[in-house]
Amino acid sequence: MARPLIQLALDTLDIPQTLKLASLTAPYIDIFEIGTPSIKYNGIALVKEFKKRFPNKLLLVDLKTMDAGEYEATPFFAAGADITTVLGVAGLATIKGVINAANKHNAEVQVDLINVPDKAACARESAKAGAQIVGIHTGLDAQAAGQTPFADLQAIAKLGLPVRISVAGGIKASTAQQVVKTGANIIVVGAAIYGAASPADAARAPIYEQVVAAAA
Ligand SMILES: O=C([C@H](O)CO)[C@H](O)[C@H](O)COP(=O)(O)O
Repeated sequence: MARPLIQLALDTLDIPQTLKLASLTAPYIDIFEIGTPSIKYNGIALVKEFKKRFPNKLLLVDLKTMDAGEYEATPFFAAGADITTVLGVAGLATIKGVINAANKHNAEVQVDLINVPDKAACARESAKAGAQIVGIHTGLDAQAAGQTPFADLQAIAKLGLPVRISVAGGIKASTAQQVVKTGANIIVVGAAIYGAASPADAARAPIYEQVVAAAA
């Protein structure tokens, strides 16, 4: 099995702290994600800074686009984003707009299934429209209410769609192997790394090593 990619969700607002976290964890991370709170707070300059400092890493900008897909996503792809996210609940016109923007920049689109009522239908339509990734995502507020992404991951993985599957929502060391075995291609980890006493140790031993072991 090809090793799934590990994505670090950087949801902190402070730029020096965000860049420090990225540097500390870089050896164990494939995709840096500029999280939604951070991109709203810090803007496109941070995309340019990441591309300059980490030219060999993939960069996902978690725009969670809800409307004006092509118009909103275009400058972020132009600034160096390899992937941006669009909400599944935004509907197909917006999703297709972001796909158009990505295609013009040789980049990729992740459709985030957060709060989508019929996730299988949305995943199918997104794949058909040309999205490369669908995101199974239990957001921070839903996590606080006790929800997890595992059942949704299992249901979408079973569909066998021609898209990569990303999973996010409180993934940690004890669940990393489970999500890999269920079929996730991209494992997103935020708080379990950036909230750890040693983010580098948390990224390496519990996450990276678990993902490598599960994929072996
Ligand atoms: O996308 C996210 C959330 O909506 C806030 O932007 C998080 O980055 C994602 O849930 C991963 O973070 P953890 O759940 O803390 O692992």
